[in-house]
Amino acid sequence: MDWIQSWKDTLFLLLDDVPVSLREVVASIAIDGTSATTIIIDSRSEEPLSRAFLYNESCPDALPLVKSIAPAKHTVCSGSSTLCKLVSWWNSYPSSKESAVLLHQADWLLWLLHGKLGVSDYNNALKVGYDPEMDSYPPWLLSQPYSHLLPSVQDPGTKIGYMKEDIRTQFGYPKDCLICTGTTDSIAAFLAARATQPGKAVTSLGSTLAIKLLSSRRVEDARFGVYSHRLDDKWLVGGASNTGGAVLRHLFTDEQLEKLSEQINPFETSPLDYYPLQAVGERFPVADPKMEPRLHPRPESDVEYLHGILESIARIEAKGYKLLKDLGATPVEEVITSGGGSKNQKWIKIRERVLGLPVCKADQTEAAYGAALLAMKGACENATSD
Ligand SMILES: Nc1ncnc2c1ncn2[C@@H]1O[C@H](COP(=O)(O)OP(=O)(O)O)[C@@H](O)[C@H]1O
Ligand SMILES: O=C(CO)[C@H](O)[C@H](O)COP(=O)(O)O
Repeated sequence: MDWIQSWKDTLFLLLDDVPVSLREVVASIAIDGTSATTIIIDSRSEEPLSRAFLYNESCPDALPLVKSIAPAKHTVCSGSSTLCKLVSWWNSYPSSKESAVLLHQADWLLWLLHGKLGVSDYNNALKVGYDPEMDSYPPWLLSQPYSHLLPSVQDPGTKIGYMKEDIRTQFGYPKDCLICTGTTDSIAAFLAARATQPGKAVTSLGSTLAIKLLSSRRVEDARFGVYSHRLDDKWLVGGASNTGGAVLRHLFTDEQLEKLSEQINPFETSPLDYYPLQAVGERFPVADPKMEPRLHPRPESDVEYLHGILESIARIEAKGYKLLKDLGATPVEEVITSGGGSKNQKWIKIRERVLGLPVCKADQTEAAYGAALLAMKGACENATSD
């Protein structure tokens, strides 16, 4: 699969999908992308120097070296971190690396629109080692031979520039359409849910399960895949598990999920104990690249099977929130849910029972809504600075 080409094609399909009458009033654009999805391109040819490294891919070959330069338990000390991907590429790429630039998925897509190479935001840059508290790359990273690949970093929702002329004239976007820095997908989902108080958490039930808790305290422990993103003057503590909707989609269609869920009694505990993964490897609440999926025994009844899977995913979520508490984050008061799994009311009831917390569906469940809020921030700041 040529991921890079497919993301580019999708971006241009989306630009073309906006009704013509609305395009001329688009003030700004920001994009969220999967965190730690990494692309390395050549700044001269503007072509990728390798295939894309996907968010959940592990580069264990780079881990010993990364662990030897980074502080203990730092978020880069996980095989799937952006820094491990960079080091793995650096050590295996045979040709000149002088003009190489590292971009995250969202940075790369935004670059196609604004054309200024090497710009990121402090959320996407966290897993390559950017320190959002100091607002800089740390000295232990800057002293590495590959540090020239690191992108410059802005706050999420900051104006980078205007849409490139050829693109805006091709699609009919206005001359002053701003392109702003974005964020990661699960932070965008958090922003979309509009949770603003410490103690509020958002679980994104998309292809994967990502949890984010607004906390006054920063917590980080790579042994369990726990890290803190900066959100203005607070912290978004959490992690992302490889369990989630991708496993469900492999077994059931969305229609089947809806029909089967209707028959589940969410107040009854399922005796089935699974660890639903699509492939070998887990990131959080246990960082174990060798963890095997567990989806057996499969009962005859699909309703019972789905009940067991949904409840097992809820147990992983509960373990995740308990871990954040044990590591010292602000205690969770309420869990808001976004992503494709958030529409499942039976699952919400199961999760309330397993988590022992109030759980509700976000009013806006699409991460893209959070990216649009960042674009609006960039446009407002630009208007006041003019
Ligand atoms: N009724 C449902 N109950 C549980 N999960 C569902 C339901 N309908 C869809 N899903 C899951 O939602 C996921 C898609 O959610 P989405 O947020 O679009 O994912 P992504 O992370 O890929 O953007 C699918 O993997 C699908 O299995
Ligand atoms: O698995 C994911 C990709 O869909 C998660 O959304 C992602 O890894 C979460 O990362 P972050 O906390 O940095 O946003």
